[in-house]
Amino acid sequence: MIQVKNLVVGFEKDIVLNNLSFEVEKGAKVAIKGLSGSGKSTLLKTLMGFIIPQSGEIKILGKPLHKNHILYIRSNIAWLPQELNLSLNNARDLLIMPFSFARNKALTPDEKDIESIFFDLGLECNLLNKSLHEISGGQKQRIALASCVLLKRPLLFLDEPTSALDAISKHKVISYLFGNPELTILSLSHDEDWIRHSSLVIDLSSSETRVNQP
Ligand SMILES: Nc1ncnc2c1ncn2[C@@H]1O[C@H](COP(=O)(O)OP(=O)(O)OP(=O)(O)O)[C@@H](O)[C@H]1O
Repeated sequence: MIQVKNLVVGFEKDIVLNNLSFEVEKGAKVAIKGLSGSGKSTLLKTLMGFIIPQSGEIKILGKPLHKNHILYIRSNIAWLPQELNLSLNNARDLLIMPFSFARNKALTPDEKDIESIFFDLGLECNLLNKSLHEISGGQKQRIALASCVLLKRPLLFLDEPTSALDAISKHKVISYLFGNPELTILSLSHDEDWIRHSSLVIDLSSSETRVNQP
C-alpha cells in the first residue's frame, strides 16, 4: 500500500526525517511514535503531499506521490486530525461533515450504518442530537473516527486517535479497527497500549530511524 525509500524531509537547513525507509502492507496497523518534534506530523503531512521532501521516493497505492496522482491518493485516505472542528453545532454535523463534499455525497451513511458503527465504537445514538458542547472529548473523537470509517477509504491516517479515550472505549476502538483486515492504518501515537497492538512501529526518536515489529 505504501513504500517509502530513503526519504529526507527538512525545513531550510533542519533535517527532520533523515533517510527513512519503510513499507506498509495492506491491512497493516502502523504506529508512528517518537518524542515531540521528532517528525511524526511531518511524516504524515509528507505522505499526504502537503510537504515536499528534499529527496527520496514515496509510492502510495502503487502511484508515485506526484502532483499527477495527488488527488487520487488523497481520495483514498481518511484523515482524523487531533483538533476537531468545534465550530459545528451538534454531533450529527460532526459525523456527516465529510459527506457534505460533492465527491463523498453518494457515500452518505443511512441510520443503520450509523447505528452499527456507533455500537462497535461504544457510542449511544442519542448523542447525535446533542450539541458539541454537551459531549465529551472522547465521544467527539469516536464520532470523528466513525466518520472516517464511514468514508470507506482503504487508508486511515489517525493523529493521536486514543488521546481522549478511557480504557474501555480505547479497547473497543482497538478491537474494531485492528480487527478489520481491509483497513490499513497509519497512526501517530504516544499510547503504549495502542502501540503494543500495532503490527509495525516506526520510532522517529532515535538518531537513526528504527522500524520495529512490536
Ligand atoms: N512548517 C514548518 N516550518 C518549519 N519547521 C517546521 C514546520 N513544521 C514542523 N517543523 C519542525 O519540524 C520538527 C518536527 O515537527 P513535527 O510537528 O513533525 O513533530 P512531531 O513529532 O509531530 O511533534 P509533536 O509530538 O509535538 O506533535 C520540529 O522541530 C518542528 O519545529
